[in-house]
Amino acid sequence: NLKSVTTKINLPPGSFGWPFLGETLALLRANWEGVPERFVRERIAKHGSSLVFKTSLLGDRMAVLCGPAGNKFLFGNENKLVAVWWPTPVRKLFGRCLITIRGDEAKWMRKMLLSYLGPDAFATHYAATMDVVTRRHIDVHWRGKEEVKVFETVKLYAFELACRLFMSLEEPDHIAKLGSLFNIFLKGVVELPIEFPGTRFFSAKKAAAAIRVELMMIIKARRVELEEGKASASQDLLSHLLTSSDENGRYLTEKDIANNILLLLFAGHDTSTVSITLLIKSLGEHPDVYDKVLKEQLEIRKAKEAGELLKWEDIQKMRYSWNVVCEVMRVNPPVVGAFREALVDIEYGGYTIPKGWKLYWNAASTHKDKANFEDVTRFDPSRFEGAGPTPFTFVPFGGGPRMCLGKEFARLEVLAFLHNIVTNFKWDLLIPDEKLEYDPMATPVKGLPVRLHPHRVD
Ligand code: HEM
Repeated sequence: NLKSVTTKINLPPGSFGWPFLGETLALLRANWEGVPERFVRERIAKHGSSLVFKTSLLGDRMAVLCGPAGNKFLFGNENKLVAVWWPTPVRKLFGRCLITIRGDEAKWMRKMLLSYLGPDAFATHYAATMDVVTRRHIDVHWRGKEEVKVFETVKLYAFELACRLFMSLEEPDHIAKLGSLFNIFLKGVVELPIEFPGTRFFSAKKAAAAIRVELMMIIKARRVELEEGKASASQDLLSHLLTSSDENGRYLTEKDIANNILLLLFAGHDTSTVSITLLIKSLGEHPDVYDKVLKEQLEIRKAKEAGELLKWEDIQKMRYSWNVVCEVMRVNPPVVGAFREALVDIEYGGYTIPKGWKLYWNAASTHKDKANFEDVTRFDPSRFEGAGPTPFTFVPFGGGPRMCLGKEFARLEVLAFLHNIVTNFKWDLLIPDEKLEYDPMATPVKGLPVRLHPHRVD
């Protein structure tokens, strides 16, 4: 007499799709075709729940929480019901750093990093450095050129800028060497973690090891320079982390610093490359918006001495320009979404999400839902005026305790670039309506070639 006890769990509606692959291909296909919101939208329509559905992605059972309510729930329950989670290749490649640890230790590490990158610290000190690097980049890579491929050029800029602000690297060969290792590394982050010679993941792991060796050498040399008074404690992120402790006198270890710099270089350079590239695309498509941005930037420029660098106060004045950037990120969020793990059985929307399941929130579907934005397909920066969108409908940087750590860095970087590019050039898009694909981030398929028309404004 076998007694079987079956407890019926009321799982969210939805389908696990194929064995192992689950519905991964449907998600990837929507991204490749440039409509990342389609995956969520189709399943909401099919399963009849606009709050949550189940699926299986990347080999894991997953609940997708939809819309502002889902975003609010996930952002508000970090370390209580859910915790940040990244797919296996990410965890394997990064080692111990902010995104692979949780709880109090993660809170501590985030605080240490925010003492450099946080809104109070960063913008007030580093606007001028951003401006210097941006001007140099434009002089070398844009001025005197008739045509530029925006994506690859801006990618150089974002990497150079991060290398300068994190580690004071300036030497082009050194940056290029690190950059080429980094490109191999990036290709393995969104792959299956198969450790076999020849796979992208295998090469990425080797590249990560080589980058770590390089970073450790830079860190050790810097420690000596600091001791000998040849480097300053505030010159960049690296000096800051080596010389700052918490209130109990605890410092990040050298290995922690190396892993977190690797993370920041990763998290911070493709995201801003994509944002700037799409901004240039949108301004090319909307000359009226370009004119208004130029007007705002010229007012800022004219209030300054010739050659004077941007300051924090100037960045604060770029109100309309920032609304334009926000609208660009609304229409094409650079990060489509991110994951969490259920720490306990979760009751949500009348369903149970079992402990251990992964959860997914998705910016693209929230940003493109007509329930959240009036005239949702229209490019309209004015929707960010006044009180702006309702809470949790506009989430390009996520939210809650895991909100993007580099938001301030990104804001400054994009605006410093915008200031310098519009005050020097107008441009035409050489491929009108160039298609975007998400792999995993929005990229124009031909790299956004533009024709430049320089203008003098001072
Ligand atoms: C426009 C550019 C950017 C966008 C749209 C963006 C977006 C995001 C999003 C959506 C998340 C949250 C993921 C989650 O919910 O788990 C995130 C996390 C993060 N971002 Fe950004 N990001 C940008 C630029 C940057 C930059 C420039 C840096 C570094 C300087 C950076 C560093 C990070 C880090 C370290 C995290 C992880 C935070 C944590 O787990 O505590 N990001 N970013």
